[in-house]
This record gives sequence, C-alpha cells and structure tokens, in this order.
Amino acid sequence: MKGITSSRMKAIDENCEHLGLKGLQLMENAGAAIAHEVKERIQKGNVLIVAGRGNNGGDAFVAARHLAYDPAITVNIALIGSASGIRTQNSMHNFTLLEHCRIEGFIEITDPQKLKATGWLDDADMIVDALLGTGITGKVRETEATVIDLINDSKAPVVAVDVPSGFDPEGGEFDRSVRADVTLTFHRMKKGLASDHAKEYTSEVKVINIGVCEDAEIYVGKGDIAAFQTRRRDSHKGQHGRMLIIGGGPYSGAPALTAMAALRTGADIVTVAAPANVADIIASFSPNIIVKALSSNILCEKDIDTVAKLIEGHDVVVMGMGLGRDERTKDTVSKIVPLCKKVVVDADGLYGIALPVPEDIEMVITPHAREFTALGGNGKEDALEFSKKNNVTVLLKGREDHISNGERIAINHTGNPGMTVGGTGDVLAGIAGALFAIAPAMDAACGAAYINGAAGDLAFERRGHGLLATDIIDMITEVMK
Ligand SMILES: NC(=O)C1=CN([C@@H]2O[C@H](COP(=O)(O)OP(=O)(O)OC[C@H]3O[C@@H](n4cnc5c(N)ncnc54)[C@H](O)[C@@H]3O)[C@@H](O)[C@H]2O)[C@@H](O)CC1
Ligand SMILES: [K+]
Repeated sequence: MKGITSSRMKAIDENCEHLGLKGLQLMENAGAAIAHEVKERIQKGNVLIVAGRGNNGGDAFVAARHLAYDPAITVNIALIGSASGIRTQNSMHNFTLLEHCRIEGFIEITDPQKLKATGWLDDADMIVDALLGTGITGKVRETEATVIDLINDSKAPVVAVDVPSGFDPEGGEFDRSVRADVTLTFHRMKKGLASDHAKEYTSEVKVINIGVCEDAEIYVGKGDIAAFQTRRRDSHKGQHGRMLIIGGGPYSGAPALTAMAALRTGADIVTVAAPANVADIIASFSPNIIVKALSSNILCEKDIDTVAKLIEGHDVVVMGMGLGRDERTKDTVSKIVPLCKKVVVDADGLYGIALPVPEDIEMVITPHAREFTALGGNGKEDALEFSKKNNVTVLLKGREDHISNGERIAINHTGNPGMTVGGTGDVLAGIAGALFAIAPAMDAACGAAYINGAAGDLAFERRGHGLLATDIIDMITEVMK
C-alpha cells in the first residue's frame, strides 16, 4: 500500500476547513478512535497519555476525555513542556475541556526524570503515544528524545497516534522512535509507514476514517497552495526557484507572459532563451526578465550547446510557448528534453516530445483537449491512464482541469469563460514552472491550476469577459497572499 506525504495530508485537512469541516471535528473523530482502540485492548486499568504540544497531543486529549468517562479506567496525562506552550487552538480547546473530566493525574514535563518519578510508566496498562505526529521536523530534540526512550523501556503496550513519535512519516532517516504495539494512522496510510523498515516501530497499522469530505481530496483547493504561501525567514536568493524558459521565434509575447507569471508566483530568477529576432522584444517587456538570444530566427540544433549550459544553472525548464512548429524546432525540442531533470512542456513544445518520458526525467505537460489528442490521449482515455502509461504529470486544461501523476487524479474548478482569451495558457505554464522548481510535479501542477483559475476569477470580477492574460498575472499575488 502506497502512502501519502505529510504535506499532502495537511493540504487535505486545509481543504476540509475551507469546505466548512473544522479541524476540531476531525480531531474529535481521531481521538474517539484512539479511545475505542484502547478499550478494545484493555477493559479496565491505568492509561498513561503522553502528549506533545501540537495537534498530535490534541488527538490524545480527546481520547483522554472519552476514556475518563469510563469508571473502569484511570487516566494520567503527561504533557511534554507546559500547558501555556500548547501550540494549536484545537489542541488547547481539547486540553481545556479536561478540567471538567475525571483525570486522575496531570503533570507538565520539562525534566524526563520527573515522569519517571511519578511511577506512571510502571503502573500503566496501556500508553498512548501522542508526542509527535506528522508535524515532526529534524532530529528529535530533548525533552522528547528521553521520553521516547522511557516509553520504550516501559513494559506497557503502546498505541501510537498517527505515527510512532520520532518516526519520519516521509520515510526518511530518523534518530529514534517509539516502538508501538499498534499504530492508528488517520485518513490515509502515510508514506513512511508504508516503507519496509516501518513495521519494527509501528507493528500493525490501522488506517482510521476520521470523516474527511471526499471533495477535499478530489478537488484542488486552497489547501493545495498553502505550502507555497509561506517562506522560511532565513531564505536566500535562488532558493525559490531558477527557471529557464525556452520559447518564442514566430511569437514574442508568449514567453514574456510565462516569465512574468513565474516571477509573480515567486520564482527568484527567470531566464528566457529565445531566437535572436525576438530576444530584444521579450527583454523590452520587463527589466525583471533575463534574456539570452539564440542563434537564428527559430530554435534549432545549433542552439543545443547554449541551451545545455543554461539548463545547468536552473532548477526547471519551461519549454514550448511561441516556438512554432517548424520541423527543425520540433527535432531540437526532442533533443533538449533528455538534458533536463525537471521540465514543463506546453503549446508547440508538445509536438516535439517523445512518449513515454524516460525514468530519470520529471515532466509536466499542460495540453488542452486538442493537444492532448495529438499526443495520443483520446477523449475516453483520461489523464490518469495517460499519465501512468507515459511517466508524465498531465495538467489537461478544460472547463474543469484534470491533473494526474498516474497515481491519483485531481480536478480544478477555478477559472471562467473569460479565460479563453489568448495567453492564459502561457501564464499557467509560468506558474506551473515556478512551483515545480521548488515542489513535486503533482503538487506544482495542482497548485498552478488553482492559482491560474483563481487569479482569472479575480480578473473577471474587475474586467468581465474583456479580461487579458496580463490581468491574470496581476492577480496572482492576490491569490497567493
Ligand atoms: N486537521 C488536522 O490538522 C488534523 C491533525 N491531526 C493530528 O495532528 C498531527 C499533526 O499536528 P501538528 O502539525 O500540530 O504537529 P505534531 O503534533 O506532530 O508536532 C508538532 C510539535 O512538535 C514539536 N516538534 C517538531 N519537531 C520536533 C522535534 N524534532 N523534536 C522535538 N519536538 C518537535 C513542535 O515544536 C510542535 O510543538 C497529526 O499527526 C495528527 O495526529 C488530527 O487531529 C486530525 C486532524
Ligand atoms: K505519535
């Protein structure tokens, strides 16, 4: 069973919130399921809840409330850190409710020895491990590290909440982890829990339905762009994407639109490699665009060395807009693809690519229905099948956009009929490239479809059916605020 990443889970949670399903409701279901599991395993006795200060701990506070109502069960709670340090509203809400419940003992732990001294670890018939969930970052720090060791030293069986604390939900290296007797993970299997080495820490993994709305998963929503809306304070130049556009020749506006859209999406550096006849025109659109002139009036084989050097200095290539369909250009496009690690192909570029895409290249394509058909995707074959068969992430544009990486399909509903004007596809490719420079292909394609459509909807509010591609670019920052 394949699992999902923590960021994907976060996006689903946030989409639920925007649909009106509160995180508090999901937390209630998660906590109730933990309590249910504990009671399945012990009918009476002492339960020790070890909680951290994030939502993972919040789930356990809910479980504590449910368990404390049972007269046969005694609940002790060890909170790592202090109550004032509880980081989320939902967790704090559920913590506060415990004042009105029959909790036997409560202690704030800043020194792990204090937990040892309570004797709770020895007396427990069951431990609920809710120190760290999908919010873990980096190596486990103190006090948590020693508390994990203490839980592992205890003889009591352990129910892990979402993931065993310390375990990397993404499947990467980790320093230490709780060894659980059962792991209750919420909504979907997490990527790390599905890995080969996981079982030693998780034992049996039960995937618990916590009532997520299906639409939050199928439709692209605000949650899908949340990860692109924040930046670390210590960010440095270039860290948010260097993008190379290969476009222009017969046309000059298209690559300029792509470049401006990418910059407004947050790309740090955007370079356009364009045929000599249009290079100066593209540069004249904006001083923010770096332009490199190619050898002649169309992209051709002579340009490959220049392009290869440029590719090395960029995270992602976006290719196709305004290139035209000269046979020499199509042939050159096909020779450039193998030089790329990450590439978005749009418009005329789609006529130069060979499918399936080799394993070591990550490609996003952004065809409309006619281009999709030209690539061999027939109307009946949906984006999912096509994507799987051809090792490519597809963003199939239409009244609703269908996006797939061969594993799942997402549908985007933002956008409006005003966006049939020329240039909107170039804008979309620019947004997709900027996001792909810093994120996995599927996340980038979903985010781009949403942002492009939502910016188009804002442009429509102001301009109606007379909206222009440049109006959409102007609205990108509003959507991403
Ligand atoms: N709507 C939602 O967001 C839902 C979230 N759920 C729960 O929420 C969890 C995720 O919650 P959060 O994002 O608040 O994160 P967590 O509760 O997993 O962890 C965050 C806390 O851990 C600390 N921390 C992070 N890395 C650390 C390290 N290496 N060493 C020591 N401390 C560290 C942080 O300072 C923070 O206090 C899930 O695992 C799940 O249990 C569930 O309630 C279901 C609904
Ligand atoms: K946990």
